[in-house]
Amino acid sequence: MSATIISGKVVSESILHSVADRVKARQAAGKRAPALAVVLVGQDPASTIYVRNKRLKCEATGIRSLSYDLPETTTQDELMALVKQLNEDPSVDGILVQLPLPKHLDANAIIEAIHPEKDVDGFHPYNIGRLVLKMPLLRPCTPRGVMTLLETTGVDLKGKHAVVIGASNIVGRPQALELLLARCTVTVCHSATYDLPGLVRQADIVVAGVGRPHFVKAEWLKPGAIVIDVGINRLDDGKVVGDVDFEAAKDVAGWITPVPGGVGLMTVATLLQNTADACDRLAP
Ligand SMILES: Nc1nc(=O)c2c([nH]1)NC[C@@H]1CN(c3ccc(C(=O)N[C@@H](CCC(=O)O)C(=O)O)cc3)C=[N+]21
Ligand SMILES: [Mg+2]
Repeated sequence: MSATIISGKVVSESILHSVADRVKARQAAGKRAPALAVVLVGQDPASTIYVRNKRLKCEATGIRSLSYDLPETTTQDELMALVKQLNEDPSVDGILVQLPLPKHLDANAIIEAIHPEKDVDGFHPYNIGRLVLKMPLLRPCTPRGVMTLLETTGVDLKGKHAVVIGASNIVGRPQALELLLARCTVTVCHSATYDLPGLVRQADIVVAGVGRPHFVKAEWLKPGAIVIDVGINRLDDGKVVGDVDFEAAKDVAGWITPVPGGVGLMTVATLLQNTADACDRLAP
């Protein structure tokens, strides 16, 4: 048996189309287009590529993108001043500060300074708290994108055992909250977990976000499981692979996402969806 491949390309393009339609509908009603400020500090090569993708997808959907490319030497006060200026600018709906920030900057303080209604990454403690309390406002892009992918399988998530591997602030933790909101039974695993293979074997849904190539083995999977790979690992030969041993896992799983072409594309599409949502609230 071979798994159904869940295409992040197909699903993300349909999300981008619906965002573009929402932008057109706003404009047809005489309203302004949504605007997203994308802030990049320094020139980390991966961040530069991701930020360029975000700006290109803005253009493709009619969202106005405002680019702030700051030098590596930017101080905390300078970055805080920019965030404050964007918070107060009524023509800006979303603020994204690309992570990781250079080491001398305090990312948590920057995230907390972003107006929660403009926090299109969904990283602000206010937005995480809303998700905890079952009243989500802006939801973290990667976990929200994963839920959109899960919906496309047509599988009823209620009561399913979801095992999340990784407990980071941007993937594992909010992913567990999203799955709980969808009425899954959720197990969160991390580097101190005993018997990870034994836990993964019980999973109807596996979401892997650990950042280690081929970490999740085919032998760990329950036949027919839905396998979502959030990992993006660049190998020495330049090849990009996920956290799951895809080639072997695809013969055991019921559904599986590829890397590239899976969750990463959903992260960007969901960011624009969040920006359109923020705009509808801030400038109805
Ligand atoms: N404030 C902030 N928000 C983020 O959402 C954020 C961030 N910082 N820092 C870095 C991570 C990573 N991230 C990705 C975005 C797109 C792809 C993507 O487009 N991936 C493609 C290409 C993969 C490749 O070839 O590198 C794919 O999976 O097919 C991946 C990863 C957003 N992040
Ligand atoms: Mg991907």
